Amino acid sequence: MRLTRKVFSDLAIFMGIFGFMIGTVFPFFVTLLGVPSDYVLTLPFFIACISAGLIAGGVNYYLARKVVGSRLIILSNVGRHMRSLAETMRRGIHQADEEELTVMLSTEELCGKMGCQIEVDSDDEFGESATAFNLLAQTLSRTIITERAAHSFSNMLATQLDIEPLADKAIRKLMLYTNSVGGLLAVVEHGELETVACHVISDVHSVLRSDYVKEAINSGETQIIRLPKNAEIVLNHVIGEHNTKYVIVDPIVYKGVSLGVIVLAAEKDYDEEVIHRISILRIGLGLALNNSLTHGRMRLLATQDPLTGVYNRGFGAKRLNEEFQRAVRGDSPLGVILFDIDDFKVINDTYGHLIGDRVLIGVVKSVRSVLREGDILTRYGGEEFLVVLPGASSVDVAQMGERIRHAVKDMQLVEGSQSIHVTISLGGVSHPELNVSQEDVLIRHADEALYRAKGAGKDRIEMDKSGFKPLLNSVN
Ligand SMILES: Nc1nc2c(ncn2[C@@H]2O[C@H](COP(=O)(O)OP(=O)(O)OP(=O)(O)O)[C@@H](O)[C@H]2O)c(=O)[nH]1
Repeated sequence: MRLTRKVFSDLAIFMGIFGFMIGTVFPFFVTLLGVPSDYVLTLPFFIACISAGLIAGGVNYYLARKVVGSRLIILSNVGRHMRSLAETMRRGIHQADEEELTVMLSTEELCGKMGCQIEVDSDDEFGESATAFNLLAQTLSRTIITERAAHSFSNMLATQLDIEPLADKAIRKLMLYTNSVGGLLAVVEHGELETVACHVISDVHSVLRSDYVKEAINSGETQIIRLPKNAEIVLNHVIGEHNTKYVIVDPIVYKGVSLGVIVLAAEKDYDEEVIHRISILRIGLGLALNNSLTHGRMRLLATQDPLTGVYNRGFGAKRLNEEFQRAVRGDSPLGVILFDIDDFKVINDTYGHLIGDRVLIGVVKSVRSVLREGDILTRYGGEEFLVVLPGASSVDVAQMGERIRHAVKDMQLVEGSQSIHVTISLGGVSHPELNVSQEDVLIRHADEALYRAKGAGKDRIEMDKSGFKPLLNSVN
């Protein structure tokens, strides 16, 4: 029943009416108790009773206002605060830097910091209201934190294209936003899970081989593992030194396909909000990971020879140019070898093109086994390869050429009952013994030397005549 828009105004009116009615009825009530009506049904007695009723109503009103009003003030302040609370939080959280955001991820701290919790000091409806308000404020703050985390996460994803830095930053942020002590991110490559970023987790292989990971990948659904106490021993070697109790395995899905998996491990239970937060963050991660993987594949396509996996001619030429510039700048030698498989047409004609392809792959494998880190192998043409040897003088080039020649010659390639023998001819040159201003000239000289090696009977290395004079070639 409401008369006005204010509860205490209503109460004052009702108390007034109530006092007046009590005062009016009281003289008649007194006659029922045997008091002669001449005494009580008089105007002064009526006035006295009504006055007493109004005073009682007034006192009631005063007490109600004191007892209930003081509590209602809390709620009215809350009500006033409520309107600005969301805005205050939003501003506070958005202005927070990454470190402050980490602190805020503990809900209590956030609400403490923002002053958004009110004291619960009774078990009545007011206490319930205050509890409900605190819950509401907490939920609101957590939602805003998740939004802030998603914003920061998306910004990070937008700045990374290469898979490894992307995965590393993503897993660090995810650990931060979920209070995890360890985490890893693995992607599916050729049907196998490959780890691209890992923190704290020690035995990655055991983790990736676990049924939880398989289930997450196959079903596309989050797996939450609450480790029983006795499982600690089993997982101690798996999840580093921390006393891990909870593990989340989350598939990274893009267009219904599992691209990989996130594993996060924590000492405290992951609550629903954190699980929800991960599910939001991984949506953007799926898209970013897909872009990154596609970018990586495109780059491989643009730089790699699909058959042998070494650089293709275009990219090899670019790398040679870079190494040449570096050598000129650093005044250091640069060796170049061009080699070609001997009588490869005969191999193709005898065994077929598929075996010819296997020979090419085998030659690359053998050559790679003798190259040093930093040497660059490129498929220059059909069965012709370019080797760039940074820091190699003519003597080094000749020695490396011999090592390459022997590695190919010693290669064991068995086809059915026959073993295929492969030899190569090489032409080598080194800058600045051959002082050139452009790297193309090095290739031309190496090609001429290779031509001479072919003409001289194959299976040998010829060095550029204008550079290194004494030849090391020997035909064994
Ligand atoms: N199987 C296979 N064969 C290739 C590939 N690329 C080029 N070839 C073949 O390599 C052969 C090269 O033959 P030639 O240029 O006559 O050279 P060669 O037989 O090695 O003779 P020399 O260089 O004088 O020792 C050709 O038969 C090409 O078809 C490839 O990717 N796979």
